[in-house]
Amino acid sequence: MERVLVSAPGKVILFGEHAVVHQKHAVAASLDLRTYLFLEKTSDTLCTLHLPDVDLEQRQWNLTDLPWSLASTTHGPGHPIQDMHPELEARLAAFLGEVPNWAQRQSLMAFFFLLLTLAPTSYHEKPTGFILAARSFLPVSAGLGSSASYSVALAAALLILFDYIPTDFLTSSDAAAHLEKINSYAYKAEQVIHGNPSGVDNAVAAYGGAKSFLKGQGFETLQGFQSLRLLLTNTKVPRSTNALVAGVGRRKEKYPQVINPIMDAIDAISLRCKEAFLAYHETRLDFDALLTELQELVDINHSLLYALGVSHPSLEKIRHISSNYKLNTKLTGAGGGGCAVTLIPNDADQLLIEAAVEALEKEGYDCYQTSVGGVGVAAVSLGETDSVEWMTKAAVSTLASKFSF
Ligand SMILES: Nc1ncnc2c1ncn2[C@@H]1O[C@H](COP(=O)(O)OP(=O)(O)OP(=O)(O)O)[C@@H](O)[C@H]1O
Ligand SMILES: C[C@@](O)(CCO)CC(=O)[O-]
Repeated sequence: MERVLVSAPGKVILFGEHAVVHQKHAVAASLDLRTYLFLEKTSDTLCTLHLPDVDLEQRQWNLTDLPWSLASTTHGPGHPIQDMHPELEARLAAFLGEVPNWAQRQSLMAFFFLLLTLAPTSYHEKPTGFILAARSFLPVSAGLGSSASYSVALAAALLILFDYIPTDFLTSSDAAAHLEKINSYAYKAEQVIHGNPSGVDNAVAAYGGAKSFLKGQGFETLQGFQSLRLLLTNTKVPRSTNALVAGVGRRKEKYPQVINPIMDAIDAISLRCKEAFLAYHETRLDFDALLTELQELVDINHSLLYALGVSHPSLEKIRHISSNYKLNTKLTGAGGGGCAVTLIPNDADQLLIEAAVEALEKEGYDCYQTSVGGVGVAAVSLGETDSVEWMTKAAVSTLASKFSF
């Protein structure tokens, strides 16, 4: 591997966000908005990073200055993955030097943590350089799993760099094992960015498709989800997944008798959704009846999330506007701002949808009509002549055509 391009999707959670952190089911699917990551080996000892989505246009570090003495002593897949610990965090912060914002700090911490965790001992003694650039078509920190798609792409790129998996891991006979490795390292990077993730976001970014997910037990594929039409609306209100998850945890600790039944109700919503898709798949339920159930569950789930304290006036406004067009909407992801998801009936009048979008955009929100359930992480080798320009999304789109999806 000399030059590789990796891509991983974002996700939309239809049901179960927050409750999924507390061992309840969630239902989620991959989005057609993706993160692209480019990695090229160099012959020096420098690591050059371009992370324009977090305002890092270009920065270099000398890899020989990394705190290798604190790197994992057991390397690579098959060994326990080290956890970030306070001494490692402090030494990494000193290595990074001044970092202008929290988002950038978390992106860099996650990256160098994975590098220290995965690099073999021979690399500690003689690190060779590389250029790494990431660019996403997902809005960052908006509930669509940008951190998971970045973490999954990072984990895959580093596993390829150190020859733990081949670039064409998806078509190899060990594809399932390779995906499991990517997913488990991505989860560790998510922990660095996010504190206490459930793992649903990285599972969807790694495996793609539509899933029901239970922390610790993994996921099941849901058939039929692809046929859903969704509208995503970004409030553009900034928020932190980490802080919102911690806030729900505090509420649960303070009022367990109140919050636990809410978590159970959200669990029942996800299970009911799973059952409805199964019934649809087995032709026991027609599409209209499936959609009616999902619309009702969307409303109930949002109200329960409101009770958990993770809505925001902008999300309530989106719900109000969409209800004027007889559309059902809930927050998606961590809430507190970020994105809302609206179900669009297949037979909806297109003029009505356009009017709803216009009304939402008039309030300053961004709308995306999107498709769900596409492929998860993938990688391709690039030739010497493929030019890589990371500052414009148009240039990244051209490069993205290297993938067959
Ligand atoms: N393209 C990217 N390049 C570099 N870092 C990124 C990129 N996308 C996301 N990140 C990192 O992930 C963080 C966003 O994670 P956060 O969990 O808050 O949002 P999200 O994943 O978009 O939302 P949610 O978890 O609710 O789905 C950013 O602050 C940054 O550290
Ligand atoms: C809020 C949350 O449930 C979803 C964030 O996309 C957190 C998680 O599952 O890690």
